[in-house]
Amino acid sequence: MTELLDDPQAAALAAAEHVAAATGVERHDIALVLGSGWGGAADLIGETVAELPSSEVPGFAKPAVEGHVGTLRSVRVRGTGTLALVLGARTHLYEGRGARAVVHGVRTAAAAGVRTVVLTNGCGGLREEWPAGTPVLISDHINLTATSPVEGANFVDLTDLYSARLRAVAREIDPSLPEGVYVQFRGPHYETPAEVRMAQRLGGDLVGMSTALEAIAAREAGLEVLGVSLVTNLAAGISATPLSHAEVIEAGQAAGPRISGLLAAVVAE
Ligand SMILES: Nc1nc2[nH]c(I)nc2c(=O)[nH]1
Repeated sequence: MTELLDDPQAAALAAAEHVAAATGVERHDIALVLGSGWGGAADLIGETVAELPSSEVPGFAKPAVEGHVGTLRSVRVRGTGTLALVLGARTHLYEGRGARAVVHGVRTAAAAGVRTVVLTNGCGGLREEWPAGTPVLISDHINLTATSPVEGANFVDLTDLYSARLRAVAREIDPSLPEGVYVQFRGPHYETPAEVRMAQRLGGDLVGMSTALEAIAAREAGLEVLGVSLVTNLAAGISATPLSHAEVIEAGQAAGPRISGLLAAVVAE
């Protein structure tokens, strides 16, 4: 059986056409990929024009967990005429559907006309001075997945992948924002303390299981990229007293207004 994603560009076009028809929005200006802890942002950035279950959109996965229906939202950004496509359904590499599925959302957004994508995630922190709840601008990434969404002899340049211009815009909004290097592991298991020490020695500041491959696909599509992580826990071995799950959840929720306000301001720029 031919899988829609056997032709990634055709799949992105089909998905974008479905989104345009279902939302009534012919062309979107910016895309937001919401990672864990960022869910409330879509409500804060403006008025939802339309919302559709991602499982209805060509190429998007059926909900991985029963009841966790991912959605795509078209949002008119408060104070501007900007139309944001908010992707609330992310496929992770550890789901085994391959890199094409992981970056389908970004490719759909590019086919829908966006010029900018904001990639957000929840991640592990490698610095004691960045406790759970700290938002961090991604300055660069280290891709430890041993894979790429780019196929064929397409030698995509990745210098300034995480736009210095957009990071400056974010820092105007919140000057206290730190910056860091994000290391993508395949997952779904967390790192061992030895792997965390390796990531530190490699120059990493954050560890996660998303974002890097999406950023590469966004650059391949010619989009400008801003990446923002929310430290949700200190990575294995960093803190002698690991946070309880309840503390991690609480810290992530406490950061909600700050990070959602940041996103709202960035997309309104
Ligand atoms: N790889 C990795 N991904 C994560 N996502 C979250 I939330 N916390 C972590 C973490 O500690 N390591």
